[in-house]
Amino acid sequence: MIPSILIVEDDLTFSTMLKTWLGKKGFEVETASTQAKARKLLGTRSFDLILSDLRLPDKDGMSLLSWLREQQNEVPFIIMTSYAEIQSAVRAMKEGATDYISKPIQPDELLKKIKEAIQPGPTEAATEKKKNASQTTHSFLEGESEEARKLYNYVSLVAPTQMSVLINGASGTGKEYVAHRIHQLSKRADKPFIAIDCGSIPKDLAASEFFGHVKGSFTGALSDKVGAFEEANGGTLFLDEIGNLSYEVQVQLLRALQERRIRRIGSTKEIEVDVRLISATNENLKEAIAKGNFREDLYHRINEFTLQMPALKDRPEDILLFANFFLDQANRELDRSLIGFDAEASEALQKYSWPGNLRQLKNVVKRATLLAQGEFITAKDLGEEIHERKLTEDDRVKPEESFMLHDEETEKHRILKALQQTGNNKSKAAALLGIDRKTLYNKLKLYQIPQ
Ligand SMILES: Nc1ncnc2c1ncn2[C@@H]1O[C@H](COP(=O)(O)OP(=O)(O)OP(=O)(O)O)[C@@H](O)[C@H]1O
Repeated sequence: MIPSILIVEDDLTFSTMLKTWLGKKGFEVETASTQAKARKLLGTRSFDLILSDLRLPDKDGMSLLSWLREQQNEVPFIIMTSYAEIQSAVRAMKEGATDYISKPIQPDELLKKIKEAIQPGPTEAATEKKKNASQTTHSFLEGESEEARKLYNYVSLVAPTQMSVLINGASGTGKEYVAHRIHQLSKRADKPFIAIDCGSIPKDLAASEFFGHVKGSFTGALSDKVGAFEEANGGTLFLDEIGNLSYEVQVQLLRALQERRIRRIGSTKEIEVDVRLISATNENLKEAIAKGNFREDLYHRINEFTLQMPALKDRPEDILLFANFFLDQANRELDRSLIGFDAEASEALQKYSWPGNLRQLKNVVKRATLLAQGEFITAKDLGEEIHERKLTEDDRVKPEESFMLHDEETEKHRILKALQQTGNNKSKAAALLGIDRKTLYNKLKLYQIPQ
């Protein structure tokens, strides 16, 4: 029997898209744009599942749910919601919704949830599998700030191309996530995505990690090894912390990228590879080039397009969205059902400067989820560290790394501003910018600022 689904959604473009997609997946689908229409339809026939938006033009999805449950109708009910409304979704679960899914909808996740809702009572093995799957899937949130909008606009433009992308940003801003996103949105999505952390591989083993080796080619090469280039063939190779590669490996990497061929260490056989490269760094590679630590030719090869990751404090509108998103994840992982953050906790989250960015926020939320005694996370649950004062415009002296992470225009502007503020005193300007004098002089040269 073909399972039937009723979509209750007032965004007609979206519901038509969902209807078509679910139709292709083998479901029989009806749509209703208001709660009243849904009720009318439900009066004439039954469905195997209802997929309802939380917000509807007449009454919300919650009241449709209560109406059904009042009539002893236990049809599986999945609520669709945005992250801003996640607390209502959790409440809906308490009132008998089977599950909820956040917008933007990830098709695979939706399909999984529909299947689970329609076939209740999974075996233990299936539950275990589901747990593992949810741990490995990359659930993703873009954010709604202007910074996020700009970033993902660039991501969607560059993803379908073959361009190599350099992602610049401080630790924990989500560089690897964005790299993965680019891969997912590219034509290579069904091919491998191989990530290598160049910061953590020992210098001597880097070449073997990239290109592989044959048994016996050096002490310790106990068996043949396939390198990352071969593994990523047809797909995407992500090199994190690329600034950490030794000069020697940089040369080898450049050659492999130019020739699109590699040789395993100890082998004479050349292997053709088709790999798209995405790299990430939290260093200023231009400075590394100036110091002779990074090859300029490699820089241009890996940097056909640059993406600048915003620091979390520069996208304050996204803090609570991510906090709720991470709470949702932590609830699932820790098997808890906290509803959200109380007013004081929400304020503390927004005031904090988040030097460790999204990774730190995720950790703080997870810890708080574990510790919380009530239904809401309180400011106390968030821990001591986040109760510091938020940086203000007056905190002009920033640590070096935050200075380095801005794009060239911003960097140049800040240098000029610092010089102006200090009456062109280089030492004071350098201190104000959080860099040493020598670096400042290099930058003056780089940006051709008259001294
Ligand atoms: N857009 C996102 N949606 C959901 N979670 C995210 C997103 N971006 C980052 N995260 C979370 O934040 C954590 C840190 O992200 P990621 O590892 O991509 O940062 P990074 O900038 O590569 O850090 P590092 O420079 O330290 O390697 C991830 O484990 C992930 O859980």
